[in-house]
Amino acid sequence: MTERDDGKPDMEIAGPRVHFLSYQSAEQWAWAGAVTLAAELRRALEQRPRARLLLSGGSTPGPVYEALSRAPLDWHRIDVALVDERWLQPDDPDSNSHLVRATLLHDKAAKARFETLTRTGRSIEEAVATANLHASQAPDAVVLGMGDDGHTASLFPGLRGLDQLLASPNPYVSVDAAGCPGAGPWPRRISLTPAGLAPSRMRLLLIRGEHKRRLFERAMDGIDPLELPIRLAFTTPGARLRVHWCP
Ligand SMILES: O=C(O)[C@H](O)[C@@H](O)[C@H](O)[C@H](O)COP(=O)(O)O
Repeated sequence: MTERDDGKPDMEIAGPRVHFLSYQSAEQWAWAGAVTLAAELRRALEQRPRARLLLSGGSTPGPVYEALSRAPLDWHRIDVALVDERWLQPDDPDSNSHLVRATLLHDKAAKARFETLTRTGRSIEEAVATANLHASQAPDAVVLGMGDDGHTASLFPGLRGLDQLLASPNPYVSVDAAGCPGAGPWPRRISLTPAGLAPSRMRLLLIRGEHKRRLFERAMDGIDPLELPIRLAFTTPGARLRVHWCP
């Protein structure tokens, strides 16, 4: 990471559940996201032997992960894991683990330990059980995304059994999102739940574009995560949600 600008937002609104920060350019947005995560990880490493970072996939967060890969941190003491994953092989170019490998796990961050959610020869039930074991260590930071339909992690509006998944005591669940357009061609997934998000010391939502800004504002006008699952990011008890937005 090199010093390019001060990473200051051009506008911010700090409420009790959400701290919304708006950046003018994609470059400032990426830089600010990386600085925020690096600061949280540094703080965690000062207090504990290892730090834990959970990451989302999708098309949005790559530039933040690229910037973070250059952060001077004790990466060999950092565990990187996923918020959610499509039921694909971990090296599939459409998997979230492929995105994390390609954008974060090089440069300084190459020394991090990476836990994929899928592994060749493992059933989805075994994969979820392993994820739930690893989740006994509370995350220091969770990076969330939001789809155009208001989903977060792999919890989609209209998902069959969504109410039970939202109430699950387990940090990870398997998901069958057949019939949910937001899941694209990957209906089988593993997802973090509110129970998995709650213990995180920090939550960061990365979004871009006018549509997502308006959608997030609409989400903040209500509290029902069945209608817009992104609401779980600020209705789940625990850390205040930090949102970084740019056009
Ligand atoms: O596997 C996934 O699909 C992601 O982890 C997902 O939860 C993502 O964060 C949102 O879909 C936003 O995706 P975009 O950034 O592409 O809109």
